[in-house]
Amino acid sequence: MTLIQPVSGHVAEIMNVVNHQLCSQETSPVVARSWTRCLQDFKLDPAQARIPPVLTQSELNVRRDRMGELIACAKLEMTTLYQQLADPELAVVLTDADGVIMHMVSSSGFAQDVESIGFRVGAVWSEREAGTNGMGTCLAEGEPVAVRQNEHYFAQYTSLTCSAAPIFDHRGDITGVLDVTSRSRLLQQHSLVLVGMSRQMIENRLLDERFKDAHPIHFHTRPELVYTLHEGKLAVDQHGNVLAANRSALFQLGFRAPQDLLGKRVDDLFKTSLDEILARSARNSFRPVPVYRASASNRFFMVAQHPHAAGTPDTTIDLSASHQGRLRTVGGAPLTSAPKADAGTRLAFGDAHMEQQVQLARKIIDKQIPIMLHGETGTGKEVFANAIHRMSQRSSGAFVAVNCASLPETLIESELFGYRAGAFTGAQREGRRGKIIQANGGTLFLDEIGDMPMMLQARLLRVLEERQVTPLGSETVIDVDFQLISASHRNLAELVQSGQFREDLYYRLSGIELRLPPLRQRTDRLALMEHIVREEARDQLAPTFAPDAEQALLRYHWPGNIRQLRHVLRTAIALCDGGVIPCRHLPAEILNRPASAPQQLADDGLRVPVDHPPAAVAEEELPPFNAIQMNERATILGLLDKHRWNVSTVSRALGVSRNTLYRKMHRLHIRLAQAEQADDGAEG
Ligand SMILES: Nc1ncnc2c1ncn2[C@@H]1O[C@H](COP(=O)(O)OP(=O)(O)OP(=O)(O)O)[C@@H](O)[C@H]1O
Repeated sequence: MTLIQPVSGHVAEIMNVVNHQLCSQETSPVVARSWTRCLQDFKLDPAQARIPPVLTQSELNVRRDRMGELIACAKLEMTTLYQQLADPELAVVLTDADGVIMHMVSSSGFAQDVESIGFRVGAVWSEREAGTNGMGTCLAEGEPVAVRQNEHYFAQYTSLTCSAAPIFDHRGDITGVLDVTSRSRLLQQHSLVLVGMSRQMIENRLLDERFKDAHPIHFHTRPELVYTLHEGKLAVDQHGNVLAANRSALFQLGFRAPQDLLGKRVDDLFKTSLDEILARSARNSFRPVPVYRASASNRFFMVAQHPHAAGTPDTTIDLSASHQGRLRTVGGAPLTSAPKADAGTRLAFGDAHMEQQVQLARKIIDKQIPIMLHGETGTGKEVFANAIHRMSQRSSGAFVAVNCASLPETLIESELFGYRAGAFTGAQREGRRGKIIQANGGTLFLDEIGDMPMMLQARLLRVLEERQVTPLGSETVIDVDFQLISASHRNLAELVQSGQFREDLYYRLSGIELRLPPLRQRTDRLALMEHIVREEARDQLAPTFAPDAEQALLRYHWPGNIRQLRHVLRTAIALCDGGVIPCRHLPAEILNRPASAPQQLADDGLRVPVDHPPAAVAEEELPPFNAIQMNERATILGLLDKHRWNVSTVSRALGVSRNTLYRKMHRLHIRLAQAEQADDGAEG
């Protein structure tokens, strides 16, 4: 029997483990296998300091071109991950399948620090070149790994801790590695979980990108998990053959490898066909519908959509009423429109001006052009912005809306730009990331931009020009990439004239200006009303209008626009017992109006004159008021409008004190500030 003398020190420990299988309790099997490969297969001398080779710029460019799709899909996730980890002493890294670092997100301090040990873009971090390390060992093992300090093979890396996960393509081949390398030993468990989630996002994005011409199918056994990171995802051709699947899909359907699932037909897998799921999904406004597994009784919740690729005639979203949501026949197969936008989002119903705005929006989507929406309150600016987002290529990113008017000046800054990373923990930290960073990869909607304080206008301009944001109190610069849509019901050109709005920002924001007409000027009012009645009636049979009620609704001038219309209709539907909405369920003001307000369009057909005091209602969606409250609200709004927002006159008309009226308005979410302005003006 040979007596093995254990020796101490990092090199000795490796020798003990590899040559004598003397593993200490702390040495994981993954690390032991890696050390064995390094010593025995790659003949690396652990005592010999070694810096990984770095590719030349042209070699790197060739690889970057090859990996363009993966890098594009990964970049946003990497920035988000970096934000979540909130530690300046770490780097988020993407390598290719050979362990070459392709992209890295870190503070400049940390990047400089680790460059001296060969940790930089272009360096080869395979096990063969760099010994045991997160990226290389992850590639060798084909699984997520954590490599803590002393587990590194070479002593010069033992100050680092890595958490790495392989990124698989739809064939199940490793296409790269996502890694977090830090100085903190403690971070690794937390970061390994986050790395795993981020790589799943990247894999899903990659699948979407590669199969954008295919029908995406989203499913899960739990309906609330459809459209989340955990959903199963299939890409299916027009005949219903599976072209690709994510890992969750494989797992949920009980397949081990992609090859076992690819080529199978939807109707082999489920008790339904692709066409049937498409039609049911569209009917259900693209909310998940139940579907059963063909061979078993497992139930899934599923949504199937038409391909996301823009520009193909049978896949583009038509947000005008003439096509939306109806069945069309293209090449003999029945197809539904509106694959990405919620079928409930219909912006135009035949009004020429509104149709024109929708067409313009469609033309410039995904062209990196900032969009400025004009329109009175309640004309649907946010709904419009959201629809643009959902039909854009950024639809898988977030739609982040910020109302600059409803935030105190001091809060806008932190709300938009966020606080220094690391200053907060857990959910709080998430909440302070700043809306701009949250919108990364998606759309930022800045409502009431005219109310943005001057000081912040300068900061916003810088973000838009540099496409970078620096959270408050931080020196870390974060790349951001989002579609900007802003909106205002104030005349920005006038604000520029009076020096309240920066001219350069104004031009920066208004790549294209779209004007949403007030409801009273829309020629498609009836179709819009019927649409809202259908939406409000939900699953019940939608009532129709009695002829005199319809006339009254069409005559009214709607100072609160579509928002006011929706509330009036919601109340009327709640009050009506049968299938018809009679006049008596409409607010008095609507019935009393003798004729519609004057209408005027400027020569270009785009300008929308405001012929009434602005903003009749609060900006946020109203709480669920009961029918009596809604009626009370509509009555007060009507009177306010009739008396040009003179609160004193309205309080006299109602026989209550001004204070009582103010309290009621507050309770019913009728915005005080605007009422007061108008009131003060009227009373001198
Ligand atoms: N196309 C539409 N179809 C159905 N309802 C709509 C549509 N557009 C707007 N609405 C209704 O009107 C409400 C107000 O819309 P939105 O908030 O987009 O208006 P806005 O112009 O942004 O208002 P504000 O200027 O006050 O912020 C929505 O919550 C929705 O109920």
